[in-house]
Amino acid sequence: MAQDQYKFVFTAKEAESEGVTEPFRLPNLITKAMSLARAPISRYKVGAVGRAPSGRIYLGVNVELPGLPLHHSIHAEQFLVTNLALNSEKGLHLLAVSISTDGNDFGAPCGNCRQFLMEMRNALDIQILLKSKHEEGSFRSLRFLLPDRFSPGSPLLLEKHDNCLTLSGSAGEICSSDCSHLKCKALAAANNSFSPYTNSPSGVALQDDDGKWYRGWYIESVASNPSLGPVQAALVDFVACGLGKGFDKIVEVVLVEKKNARVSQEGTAKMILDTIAAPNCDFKVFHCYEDLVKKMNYITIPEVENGKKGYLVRKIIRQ
Ligand SMILES: O=c1ccn([C@H]2C[C@H](O)[C@@H](CO)O2)c(=O)[nH]1
Ligand SMILES: [Zn+2]
Repeated sequence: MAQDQYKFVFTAKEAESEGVTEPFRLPNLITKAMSLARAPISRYKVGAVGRAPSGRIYLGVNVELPGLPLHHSIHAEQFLVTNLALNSEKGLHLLAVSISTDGNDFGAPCGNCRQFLMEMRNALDIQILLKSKHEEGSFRSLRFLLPDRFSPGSPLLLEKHDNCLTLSGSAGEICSSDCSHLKCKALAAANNSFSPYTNSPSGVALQDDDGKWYRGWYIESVASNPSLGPVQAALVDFVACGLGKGFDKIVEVVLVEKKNARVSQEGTAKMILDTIAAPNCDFKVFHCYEDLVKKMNYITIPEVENGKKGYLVRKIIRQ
């Protein structure tokens, strides 16, 4: 099928049929990944292939935004981690990142990406493939590749949580759970946002010219700059599920964030969309607030898994 060419998530079985039968075979998906990269500025396409604890294989690609400064780009590894988050994965075991244009060499992620990976539970145990042409290569842990690092706190990225946000004012009137409002999709995204350092969660929902929607949420890094904005996160969904569509097919966008947030995305989001989306793209911002009553329905339980401390957020069921 034509849409198989745009596949960013593979079940273990599907990956096997692509030749990814064991860790050293992750490179078998690299040319597929690299072909999906969008690098109109550097022309340097990067692919990343990763295996999650579920056994599924995820792809990541670099995405550069034409006309915008380089720091707005999405690195292939950031794309892959966001892809994990959008698919409710819990972590990452293995990673292979291309470092040559022929897809024969694999290396360590850049410093920013190594630090970004740190936000996940068990990040130090992620095994990263180092390999050049004609050799099998070897795996090195992130612990080895990032010896002196900033350590994140808790909760960690990919741990289930709910920011308990509700839309402010009349926008917050209750909708059915299967409503088609873009603002409700952006709110749901904001509720998944990972913003433990500034408590400024945000989410974005985009719609294309066929009425198909995509969403993503702001992901922070303890080291600040490796953080990924909510527009970029929604663009990951757009690239992963949009069957190769161009950003100029984005016709409607909603951002949800807190009013007077310590970190506001509005100005940056508008600037990015003014530059890359359809010329008449409709951009709306809805504010939200932390619903303390909703929050009281959750408790955070310290949890130990594989000897590592973490937190589990559970909903309290009241009779
Ligand atoms: O770890 C890295 C380093 C760079 N890039 C991308 C960013 C930019 O688009 C291009 C050139 O730096 O490569 C990645 O995807 N991952
Ligand atoms: Zn990087």
